[in-house]
Amino acid sequence: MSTTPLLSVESVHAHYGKSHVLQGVSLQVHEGELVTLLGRNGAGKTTTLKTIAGVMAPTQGQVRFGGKPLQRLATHQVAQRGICLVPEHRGIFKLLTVEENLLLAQRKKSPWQLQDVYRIFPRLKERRTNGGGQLSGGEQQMLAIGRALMNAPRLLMLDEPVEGLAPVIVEEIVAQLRTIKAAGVTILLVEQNLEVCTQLADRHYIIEQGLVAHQATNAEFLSDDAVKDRYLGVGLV
Ligand SMILES: Nc1ncnc2c1ncn2[C@@H]1O[C@H](COP(=O)(O)OP(=O)(O)OP(=O)(O)O)[C@@H](O)[C@H]1O
Repeated sequence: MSTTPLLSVESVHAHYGKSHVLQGVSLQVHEGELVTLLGRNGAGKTTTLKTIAGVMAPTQGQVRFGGKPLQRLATHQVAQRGICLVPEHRGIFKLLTVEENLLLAQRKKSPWQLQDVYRIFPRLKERRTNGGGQLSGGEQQMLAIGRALMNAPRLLMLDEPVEGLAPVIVEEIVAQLRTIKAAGVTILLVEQNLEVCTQLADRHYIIEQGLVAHQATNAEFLSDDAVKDRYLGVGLV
């Protein structure tokens, strides 16, 4: 693991109007890691991802990527540096086919070509001529992740990728994320499904009221029921 983190969020504050939502979030993600942001509804997880992606500007603090500040970069410039956010609403083009959706996201120098994405997501290959709007929720999520890969991410950020999906599809997506991680993509994951998080993650940050309240390795987190009860209101996973 290199000493300079790939991503470093440093005392970041963010506001929606007068509402002070992030109150000094700090976290680091190293190359090759899968790190989760956990926390109750409204804690500030999505806002943290949006601030990293340049969708929202921090009102204080800064985000560094590969050691360089991202401040004042537009969303597309942040994406060009290799940060890809797959938002909760997935943002796929419903009137385009699966293949058109993927090709539209293709960066020339991406190590991820169509066939690589189809290898990880065979369902997308089967459905390649179907419109984005004809896909099931799980297939749409796979397409959203596949599109992000075509964009050559150094950091892939996923906002609740398995929310509302059937358990069998959740298992499929967990296996696919494991493959993507094994291919060397660094992942920052926001997810309420703790079983999914603990199957995949190296480390966890727990966000509470716009601040990191706790951080733990996956092994520490799994053995700490008090933390799960206190910050997440759940028992054993
Ligand atoms: N567009 C917005 N305008 C105003 N307030 C917002 C907006 N989006 C989020 N908020 C508020 O900011 C706070 C943090 O929201 P955020 O979406 O980051 O939380 P979260 O931890 O991702 O929770 P959830 O799982 O519910 O999405 C919440 O109080 C939320 O109501």
